[in-house]
Amino acid sequence: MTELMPVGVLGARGRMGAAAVAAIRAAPGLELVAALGSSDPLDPLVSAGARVVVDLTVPDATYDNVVFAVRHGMHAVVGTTGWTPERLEQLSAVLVEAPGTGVLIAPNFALGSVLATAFAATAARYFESVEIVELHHPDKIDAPSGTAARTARLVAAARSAAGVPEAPDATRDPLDGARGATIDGIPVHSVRLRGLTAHQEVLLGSPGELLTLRHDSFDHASFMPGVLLGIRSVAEHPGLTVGLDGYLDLQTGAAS
Ligand SMILES: NC(=O)C1=CN([C@@H]2O[C@H](COP(=O)(O)OP(=O)(O)OC[C@H]3O[C@@H](n4cnc5c(N)ncnc54)[C@H](OP(=O)(O)O)[C@@H]3O)[C@@H](O)[C@H]2O)C=CC1
Ligand SMILES: O=C(O)C1=N[C@H](C(=O)O)C[C@H](O)C1
Repeated sequence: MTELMPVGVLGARGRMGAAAVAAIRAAPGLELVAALGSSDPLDPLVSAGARVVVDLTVPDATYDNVVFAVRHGMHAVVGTTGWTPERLEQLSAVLVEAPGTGVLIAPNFALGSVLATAFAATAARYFESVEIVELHHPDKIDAPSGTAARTARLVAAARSAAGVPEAPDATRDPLDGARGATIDGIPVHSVRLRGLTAHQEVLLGSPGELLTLRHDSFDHASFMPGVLLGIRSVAEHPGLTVGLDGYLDLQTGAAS
């Protein structure tokens, strides 16, 4: 008989956590052994023998949760936002002490979003201007979204590597916030609106043309195939992987 993969979920009563719990319960080969909330200690992950921990909590808690998992020999699949470059560096140092353990930090588990971000990074060098608009439900506590932050960083890195000059902007003395937040020089605008789930547009402009790369998640179901792929693949990817694209061959669409 094939052994089931024991999985624990943190943030199990949240929007993403509840969807992940249901998806794991329904997934062949996986067994949900712990489903914990904000007031629970983390020890049940260890006593239940979780091999993979899925973190879907809040930016303030996720680092400590992941370090707990890594120090107890568990792999981690993380959808929670708030991972700054400094935090990622700290986590990499922790992982050096745990060779063989894998952590996936996935700002977005939806395949369409992963592709849209990759397309944006490819297109970024060819346009004079790039701005990002992310739109979410109003219960989201962080802004800008983790997806927008990662998209901005990848777009900025691609433009810098290609020697693209700064985008033109003649604005003088804007009202605070009018031009959005700036991540690595890329303006990011956040909309919070009842009725929305998770949406992003990358606007790329050059004289006489506009390329819009838009992705919409209408339902948390959009994230579940990526969560399950992460759980099934994380043990084969020791160390830190940022972005689900690290587990995908985007040329052929195959999982690596
Ligand atoms: N990567 C992706 O594809 C996606 C990522 N996200 C991200 O996932 C995270 C969760 O989103 P969402 O489910 O909408 O949020 P919710 O607010 O619905 O859920 C968050 C959960 O985190 C738990 N929590 C709160 N504080 C703590 C704490 N200090 N320690 C441990 N757990 C805590 C809460 O548990 P309790 O209910 O027990 O108090 C709550 O259920 C966010 O960062 C969001 O941006 C969201 C969607 C997709
Ligand atoms: O909070 C959400 O809902 C989402 N959070 C992630 C993010 O901040 O990028 C992923 C997705 O946008 C939904």
